[in-house]
Amino acid sequence: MAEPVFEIKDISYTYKDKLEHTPALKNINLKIDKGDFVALVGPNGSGKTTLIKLILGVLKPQQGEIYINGQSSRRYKAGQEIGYVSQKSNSFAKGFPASVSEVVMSGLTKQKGLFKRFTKKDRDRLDEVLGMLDIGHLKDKNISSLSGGQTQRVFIARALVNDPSILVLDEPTVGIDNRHVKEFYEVLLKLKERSVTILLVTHDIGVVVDNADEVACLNEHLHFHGTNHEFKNLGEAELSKIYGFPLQLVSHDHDRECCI
Ligand SMILES: Nc1ncnc2c1ncn2[C@@H]1O[C@H](COP(=O)(O)OP(=O)(O)OP(=O)(O)O)[C@@H](O)[C@H]1O
Repeated sequence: MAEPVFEIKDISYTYKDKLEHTPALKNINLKIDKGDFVALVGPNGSGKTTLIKLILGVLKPQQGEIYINGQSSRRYKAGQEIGYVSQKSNSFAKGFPASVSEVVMSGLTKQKGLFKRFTKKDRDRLDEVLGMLDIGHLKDKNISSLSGGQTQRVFIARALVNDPSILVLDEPTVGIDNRHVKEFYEVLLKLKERSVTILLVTHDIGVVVDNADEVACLNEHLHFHGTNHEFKNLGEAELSKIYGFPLQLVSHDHDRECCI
């Protein structure tokens, strides 16, 4: 039987300051089960990051509830079970005085506490995730000396190091070259085989269709949630309505890819 990991119930959120109110999400309902690989897509400013922040407890729902493994996000402490890669990992790393190993191992502190020594098992796990992301050769380099794509892979390794059962990824492959993007999706598919639940925010619709099981399309409202096959079969008119501007579908290798 399906085990719900995320239950998003009637969530609305508006950013409010003295001068203006910016509605970001309206009446969102979405359920993600254990082991699902769900891609969250939508145009810029459509509320994807806001939804991720609500799920992670960074923002509190103004209306509705989010349950994570049955517990309200208002009280949920993410702990080690959620690995998270933010959109801004790259900018955080600029000038940060730490080695690649130190940054990746910092992903273990939630599990071990700040002052515990790392064990051989931890160091073996470090080598394993560095290998998975093809950055073993960068282990002792300073994070600030890496390229944008290399830095992003370091933060993905950090999210994976404590073997999370849930992965939340906000545009993790921005700045990564095609070969490493392909390898990254291979890593995700291996994690999915181990029943890791994956929620991925991306603009890369072609890659999503090939890799995710389900696609959720957001533009303030949840306009669509279905399998990747159902998503592929959406017509141009429907996709253009979701995105708010014309989308053209182009054929590639007998399959359809979405090109904006
Ligand atoms: N801190 C904030 N204060 C005020 N408005 C905000 C804030 N963060 C986001 N917004 C607004 O909320 C809406 C949704 O933004 P959000 O970042 O969730 O979109 P997104 O789908 O993740 O966009 P992108 O694809 O560009 O990353 C936008 O209109 C944005 O301008």
